[in-house]
Amino acid sequence: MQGIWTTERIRAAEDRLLAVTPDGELMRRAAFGLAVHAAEMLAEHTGSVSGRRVTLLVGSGNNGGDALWAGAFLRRRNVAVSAILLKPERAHGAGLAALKRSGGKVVSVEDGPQWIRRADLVLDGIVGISARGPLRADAAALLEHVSSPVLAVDLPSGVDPDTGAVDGPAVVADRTVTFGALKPVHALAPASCGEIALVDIGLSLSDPDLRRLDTADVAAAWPVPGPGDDKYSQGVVGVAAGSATYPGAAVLAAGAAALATSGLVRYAGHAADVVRGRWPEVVATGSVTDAGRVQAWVVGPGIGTGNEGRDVLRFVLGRGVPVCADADATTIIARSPDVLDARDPDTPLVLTPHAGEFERLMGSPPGADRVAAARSAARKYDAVVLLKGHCTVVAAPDGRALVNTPRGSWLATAGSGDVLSGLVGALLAAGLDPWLAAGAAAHVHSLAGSLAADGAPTSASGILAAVPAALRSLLSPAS
Ligand SMILES: NC(=O)C1=CN([C@@H]2O[C@H](COP(=O)(O)OP(=O)(O)OC[C@H]3O[C@@H](n4cnc5c(N)ncnc54)[C@H](O)[C@@H]3O)[C@@H](O)[C@H]2O)[C@@H](O)CC1
Ligand SMILES: [K+]
Repeated sequence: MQGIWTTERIRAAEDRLLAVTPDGELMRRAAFGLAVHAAEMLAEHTGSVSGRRVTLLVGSGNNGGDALWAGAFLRRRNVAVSAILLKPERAHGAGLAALKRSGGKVVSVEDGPQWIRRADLVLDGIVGISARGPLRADAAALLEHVSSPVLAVDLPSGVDPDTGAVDGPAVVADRTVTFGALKPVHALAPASCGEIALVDIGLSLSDPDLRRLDTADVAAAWPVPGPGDDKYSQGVVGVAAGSATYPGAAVLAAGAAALATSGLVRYAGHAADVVRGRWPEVVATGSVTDAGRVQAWVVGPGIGTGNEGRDVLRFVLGRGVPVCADADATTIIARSPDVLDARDPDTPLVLTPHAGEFERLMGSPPGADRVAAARSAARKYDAVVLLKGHCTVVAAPDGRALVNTPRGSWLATAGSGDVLSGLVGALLAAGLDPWLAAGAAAHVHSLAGSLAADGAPTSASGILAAVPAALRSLLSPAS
């Protein structure tokens, strides 16, 4: 699992390290790594390093210092470096002196545009982890002249370091080189960061504030049958979804559950005939009351928000098995919280709201800090909350939180959430910890989405059809 730390924790770790490190050493380590990446980008985009032009956008803090020192290192490789100082009187003293010594040029903000337009690469050293709010007007105006690739120092300036929120002018980088550890911005604002590289400066951090599952974590968690397994030992999942008029949600959720693991899938609802026709392996009945025993329920997609939907939700919440409540089920819970009285104590619950459903559940939209929002909903409902959005956030009532960073935005298509809930249900039935189940399902869902899309729009059926390929790439990467 990749660890992610808030800027407050990073700053504390930096202070501990600074106290035992010679003056300026950490910044030089950071800047050297930065210069290596800058040279790599120059070579990639222009075919050479020597003789190329790099322009530095330099703010008033240490982030600007990193950029200035990196400029001095790039001079050693015969790169023409120009630095635009946004606040000349507050520019990092040692960094500026090093750049000047190395033969780098300092240019005024007024002359900046022509140097930016001429650059083969622009380094964004405007603000780093102490940034607050969007870019100010002077920096925003300069960015309009950028046409070359951009390398962000530590993080793209203008993007909130702790939430990834963008609410005004901000840098969009091709690559972000960060130091010591990942910060929330790197997981929550992938479109602003571009490719992310981590340079080790010797920070020592444990107990991350936020996590990101990597491929190996998901592969290790995913249930793989052994010789002694049968369809029951793999976990039986019940799917209560869809209606006679809208059978699609049932077909997608039951299908995802069937493809996720080799356990058995039971379906209960008015779309039984359609589900059986599409997925003959699913045991389908008309009602949850005669569905038989399951180890987890997925409930909600397409069940409606009326009395019948409420009864279905109440029934499954009282079975003493984990429940993934999605779509209409979240709306029912928001409107009639008393349905949760039917929940057996200690029954794990996973809620999977999108922003609108979140607002119904919590009375206000998720806001800029989506991790904090998911955590507070998780506490309120004593449930794992999977908050959908470009980046999916999964929070547990005990405070654990993870982010799934997508590859592209192809998952935002009708029915995509039904596929996700089926995957979550299958993993709950297999006995995974609900937080991990939700995170692993989100990971495979976005992987299937990018495989299905492959650079063009796809559909929920396409995402569903790509689930086996996604799992194959995780579980048997060599084949
Ligand atoms: N402390 C350390 O040991 C290290 C720090 N490093 C660098 O230092 C950075 C943090 O440096 P600082 O704490 O000096 O602060 P920053 O460089 O993040 O910038 C803070 C400065 O920018 C101004 N500012 C804040 N928001 C702004 C906005 N929206 N527009 C314009 N100006 C704004 C503030 O007035 C302040 O002067 C890190 O991101 C990293 O790049 C690295 O060199 C690694 C070592
Ligand atoms: K920056």
